[in-house]
Amino acid sequence: MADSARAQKLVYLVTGGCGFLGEHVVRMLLQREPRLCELRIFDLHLGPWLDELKTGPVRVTAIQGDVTQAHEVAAAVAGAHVVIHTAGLVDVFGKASPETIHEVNVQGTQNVIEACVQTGTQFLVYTSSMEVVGPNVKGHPFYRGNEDTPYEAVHRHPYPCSKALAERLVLEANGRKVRGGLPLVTCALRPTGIYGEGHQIMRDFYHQGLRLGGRLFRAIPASVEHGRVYVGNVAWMHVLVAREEQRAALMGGQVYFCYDKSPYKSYEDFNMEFLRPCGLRLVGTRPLLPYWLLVFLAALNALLQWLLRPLLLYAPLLNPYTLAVANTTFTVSTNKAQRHFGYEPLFSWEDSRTRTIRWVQGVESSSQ
Ligand SMILES: NC(=O)c1ccc[n+]([C@@H]2O[C@H](COP(=O)([O-])OP(=O)(O)OC[C@H]3O[C@@H](n4cnc5c(N)ncnc54)[C@H](O)[C@@H]3O)[C@@H](O)[C@H]2O)c1
Ligand SMILES: CC(C)CCC[C@@H](C)[C@H]1CC[C@H]2[C@@H]3[C@H](O)C=C4C[C@@H](O)CC[C@]4(C)[C@H]3CC[C@]12C
Repeated sequence: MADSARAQKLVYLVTGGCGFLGEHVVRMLLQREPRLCELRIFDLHLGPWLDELKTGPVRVTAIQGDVTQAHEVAAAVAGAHVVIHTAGLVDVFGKASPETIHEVNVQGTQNVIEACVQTGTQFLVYTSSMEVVGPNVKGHPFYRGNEDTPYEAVHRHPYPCSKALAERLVLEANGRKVRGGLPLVTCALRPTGIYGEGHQIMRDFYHQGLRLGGRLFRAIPASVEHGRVYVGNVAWMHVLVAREEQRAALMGGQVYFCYDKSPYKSYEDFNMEFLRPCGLRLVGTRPLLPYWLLVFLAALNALLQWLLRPLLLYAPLLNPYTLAVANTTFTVSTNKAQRHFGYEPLFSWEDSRTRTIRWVQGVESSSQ
């Protein structure tokens, strides 16, 4: 890199910067992007922790805004060199309507792209998802596959449909001329199931285990592998790809799975890596309920959700979609990010595990 480029002062915008992943991206940028001079954090809901960031050498600008509002997005993007677009509605439980999910995830992403084009921002990193690929509606396993592994990506659920559409928009926008005439460079990162400090579903499982007297009951066979990746490594991958796409054209229009050294395990066995040291145990070496009964309960939950909708929001963890995802092998094994932009996980598995356990233990003490 030329010295002039290294000295260049950059403005980054992180949409969804107050979410689970977004907060880690924000903190990672502040720690690991030496060329950063201003960090804009755009989110529907701003967190109180932002105040502590405002005392450092980098100018931190918190922007309360909605990605579905094109003018709010354009105002936030104007003058930024790089946009990391993590904002999204992550809902597989039926809390939001399919229309709202589409509006936030697809229209919101279109607004970000148009804002880059109109205001002259040249670099865009999009947080996609493994769900853009699968598991598909047929429940086909994806066993330690990579970005080029053939797989029939067919979805019906609004969340994966929206992520797939948004990812396509981002990739198709690569090469569009932005204001000033330079080409837009875009890429998409596809995390598998993210875990780590701030993971709401882990917190929910932990509390459920406490309510059940320190036990969780196995529902899914241990042989079903589910891909997981530590949030700090996902954040690091975002920071690195954003930095490196400014140097090389190779990443433009590319997709990358997010990966690290987290072990291949079933969803429940993986969670127990953190919950066991916090005093919970997983009962059963095999699922305690037959699969047909789980299918029935999931369908019953879906029916109850629909019936109760006029009165209250009933959104349990188990529904036909979450059951299918949890019960279908989907794991990745790839080194594409290493080959294209030199990514190596920043956190070892042991470190990721220790950090997550400490966080769960903190959840425990803060809720006592
Ligand atoms: N959590 C996972 O396991 C996982 C896995 C793969 C991909 N992803 C993707 O990563 C991204 C972040 O997910 P997360 O788990 O941190 O979710 P999250 O819900 O914790 O964070 C999303 C953030 O986006 C913000 N947001 C939502 N709607 C918005 C809007 N209309 N305008 C502005 N901001 C809005 C939310 O306030 C929130 O802070 C999402 O795009 C998601 O699809 C998550
Ligand atoms: C059958 C029950 C006992 C267990 C239910 C677990 C279920 C809630 C979990 C299992 C797998 C989880 C998803 C997976 O880790 C990956 C993603 C991708 C990401 O883009 C959004 C979150 C999501 C869908 C996880 C949601 C929770 C799931 C379905």
